[in-house]
Amino acid sequence: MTKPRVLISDKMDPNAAKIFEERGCDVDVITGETPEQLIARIGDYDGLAIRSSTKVTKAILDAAKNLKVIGRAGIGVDNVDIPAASAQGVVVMNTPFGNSITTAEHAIALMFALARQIPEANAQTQAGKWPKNDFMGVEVTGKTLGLIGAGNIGSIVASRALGLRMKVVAFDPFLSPERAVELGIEKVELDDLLARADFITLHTPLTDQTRNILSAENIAKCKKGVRIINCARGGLIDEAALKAALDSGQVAGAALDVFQTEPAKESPLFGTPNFICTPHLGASTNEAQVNVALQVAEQMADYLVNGGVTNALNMPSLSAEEAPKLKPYMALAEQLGSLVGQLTTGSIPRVSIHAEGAAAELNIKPIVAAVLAGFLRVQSDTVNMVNAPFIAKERGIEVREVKTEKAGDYHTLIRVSVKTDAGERSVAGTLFSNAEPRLVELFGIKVEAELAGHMMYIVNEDAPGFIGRIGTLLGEAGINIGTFNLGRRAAGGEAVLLLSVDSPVPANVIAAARDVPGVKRVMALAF
Ligand SMILES: NC(=O)c1ccc[n+]([C@@H]2O[C@H](COP(=O)([O-])OP(=O)(O)OC[C@H]3O[C@@H](n4cnc5c(N)ncnc54)[C@H](O)[C@@H]3O)[C@@H](O)[C@H]2O)c1
Ligand SMILES: O=C(O)[C@H](O)COP(=O)(O)O
Repeated sequence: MTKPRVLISDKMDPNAAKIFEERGCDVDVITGETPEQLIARIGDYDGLAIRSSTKVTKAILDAAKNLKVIGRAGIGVDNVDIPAASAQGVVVMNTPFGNSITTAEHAIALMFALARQIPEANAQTQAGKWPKNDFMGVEVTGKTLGLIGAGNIGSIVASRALGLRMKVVAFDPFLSPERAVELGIEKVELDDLLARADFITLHTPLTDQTRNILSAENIAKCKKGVRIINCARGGLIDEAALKAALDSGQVAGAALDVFQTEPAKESPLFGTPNFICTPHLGASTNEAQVNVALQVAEQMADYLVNGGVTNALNMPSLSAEEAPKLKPYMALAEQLGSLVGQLTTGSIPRVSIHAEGAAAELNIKPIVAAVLAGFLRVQSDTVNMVNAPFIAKERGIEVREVKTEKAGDYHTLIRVSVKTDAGERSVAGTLFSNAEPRLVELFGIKVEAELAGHMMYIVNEDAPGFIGRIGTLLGEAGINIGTFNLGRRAAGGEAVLLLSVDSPVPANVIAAARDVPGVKRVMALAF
């Protein structure tokens, strides 16, 4: 049997290559290539091991005719086109915990560097200036640290900050009150955090909800003299607004490990007093790099040699016999979970998954995991079908499974219900021709819709002329409608509209749709 071939295309600890060889793979380490060089080479490989430098675009995937798995030695997979990989049947794996401690330590290091202006004091001392009177710092003891994002890394930062006798407040809509108590931190709303924090540190993925979470407007709401640290993702802070706030003194100091555009070889922030930065070094310790290199090589080799799946972001863990039957259910379950996740906010204490009719005869565990992965992925890009049930448990989400063998209106049905502050909300879907997922009920309203690509969700009062107005609005914005699905409680009552569109709906179009008479709620959805 020919051995699987793996390409390591980013700088990685040598243990990765060693593990691949020990586990029966041939491995090449070729780093720093251009996209064109990678496109020319990738067709020869079954596995691609990367960090954040290699951008795995659709063009690279199109050329990757033999590729079966991409392994990210690290956490963020925003450099991989996951929908394109999934469409091609390429499994994408990451190592969600291997560099968390190291990154949390980097955030704490940057906090101290800011508090005592260590980089500038070092530079001036070594330049022979002995500037003893120019660097008055601040203590961190007794100060308030505002965490935006309290997941794996945020929680570790919190524990270290508490050890430093700081008070920690956290904004994370998906943090359960119980988990906050367990961490010894106070869960707060974003405005409260901005008003109270002496230091703010960011630890969320970059999503539509977190992009520019520190915007000009939000920076203006901060305590004057706040110090800001970002070791998560560039794009969470509006860099132009940060520059202006550093210049005005609204922000006393900022430390960035990550930038909107990387590599960041130039930036208006460079040279600004009280601004310090590192070149995306959050994960760069010997310990973290050994962890992620060993883990990624073990996971990828296991998949290539034995078919085992661990920490995959786009695939459930399944046995070879169950897989074909369960596959369409997994897709349906993930879509329903994602829909509920996108349409509900706040902490969710309970998610119930109900399998009815033919679905009740199947192994419900992978279906439940797929629902949870879809639901939680809205909050974090490190969630997959393997770790979703554990993350749900850690977040204090009770997961209920119910089976009803007798079929109702549909021969097979999956229903996902979540308990929210506003009560129980549920969506349901079936499989057409035993293979094609369809949403058939949305918060008590009967619909019939495919959940795919970019969509727009509108709740409105059922009234003549409404659909025409929405169609005109999208048409004038140059947005092409693919499918149009309607449902209503009763004539003249509450109605829902689910549109699939050929391109993402920009925020200004969403805002304009909210102003259409009769509209109660509008959201852009993505599947
Ligand atoms: N600088 C580096 O080298 C480096 C290293 C590792 C990870 N990272 C990045 O750090 C980030 C955090 O990683 P992690 O492992 O802690 O991820 P995680 O998934 O464990 O935690 C992310 C947290 O963000 C929260 N969140 C999601 N949406 C939010 C929102 N709108 N507002 C507030 N909170 C929200 C989630 O509920 C979750 O608790 C990721 O972006 C990751 O890519 C950077
Ligand atoms: O998401 C991650 O794991 C970090 O951003 C680390 O990225 P790196 O592997 O390129 O250092």
